[in-house]
Amino acid sequence: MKPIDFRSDTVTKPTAGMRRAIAEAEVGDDVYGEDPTVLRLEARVAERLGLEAAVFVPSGTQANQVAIGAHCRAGDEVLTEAGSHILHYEGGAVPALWGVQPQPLPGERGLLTPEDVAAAVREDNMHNPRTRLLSLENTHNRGGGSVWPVERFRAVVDVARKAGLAVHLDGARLFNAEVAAGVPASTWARLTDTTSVCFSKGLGAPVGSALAGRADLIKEARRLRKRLGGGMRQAGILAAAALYALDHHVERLAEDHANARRLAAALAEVPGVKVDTARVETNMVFAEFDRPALEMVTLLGGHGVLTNPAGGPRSVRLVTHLDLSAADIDESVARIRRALA
Ligand SMILES: Cc1ncc(COP(=O)(O)O)c(CN[C@H](C(=O)O)[C@H](C)O)c1O
Repeated sequence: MKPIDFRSDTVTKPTAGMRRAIAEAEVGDDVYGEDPTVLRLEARVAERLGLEAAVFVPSGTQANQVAIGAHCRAGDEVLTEAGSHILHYEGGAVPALWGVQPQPLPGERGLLTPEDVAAAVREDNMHNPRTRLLSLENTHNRGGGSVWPVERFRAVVDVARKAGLAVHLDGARLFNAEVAAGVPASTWARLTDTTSVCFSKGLGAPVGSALAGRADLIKEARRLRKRLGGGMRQAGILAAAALYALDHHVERLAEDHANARRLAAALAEVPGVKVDTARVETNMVFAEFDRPALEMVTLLGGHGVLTNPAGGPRSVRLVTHLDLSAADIDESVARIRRALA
């Protein structure tokens, strides 16, 4: 039985069209700034996000980390929502790489309030770490793929600016937010100092992310990328896939969102499964079971449905993506019914 893979939208494989773009890519040595396809992608991302410059990086983790390294010095503090990716899934990189203290803030589905941000900013006193950066995430992974309402995002950024903080946006799934909210990704990005985007998730590229932002910050981020061994050579073969994804795979994210709603509605009818269908905003479904999450992941895996724990004790995450069809959704629900029978 061919497994149906909901573990993440990172599992997608390049389409035939994307493979042709990869094969035909014009390349050069990107460390020397001579790869024309990488240069084209970086210019395209900066323009698409309404920011001055961009740098192509191997992963979303590296995009976040070189941003934090560019913004902060050792002893600084970065404010971030308590379920953020930079806290839970980047190998402790924030303190390990930069000597920066992450300060988790309480959020609701990953979203913060201006009041909570204002209350977390430290006074300038030598006993205190220096609060330097606010790091946001849109869509928010542990928040269930939630989308930041633009006005709330603006209000939170305004408070950070008034407190003299820099603002980074982890936009790994920013194009999902764009399609779900019906506003351009630049609506959020242009309010920030740096914004990352991933091509290797819902957009279906095999590798790669980009960090966009103020030119001075991107220059520093490029240096830090090199320090981390992220300087790439003929990376145009990867950048070509990312450009193809920007041209052909953004609008279709609406299909992934529709498939997530289809999955949530069907799962809500399965005895023993609880799903808050109203909270499915993009390509993620969080299903609650009456057994521990890891036990459920194993059980469902044995029935050909691959998932991941979502963070809560009984919560399992199912992510829809380019390589899953509506028929796969229906078949997966039938398999889950059998697994729970
Ligand atoms: C919001 C956000 N920011 C950054 C990243 C890191 O991207 P990569 O380093 O995996 O390219 C991810 C990947 N998320 C992955 C997933 O969701 O399956 C895992 C958890 O790392 C992410 O969800």
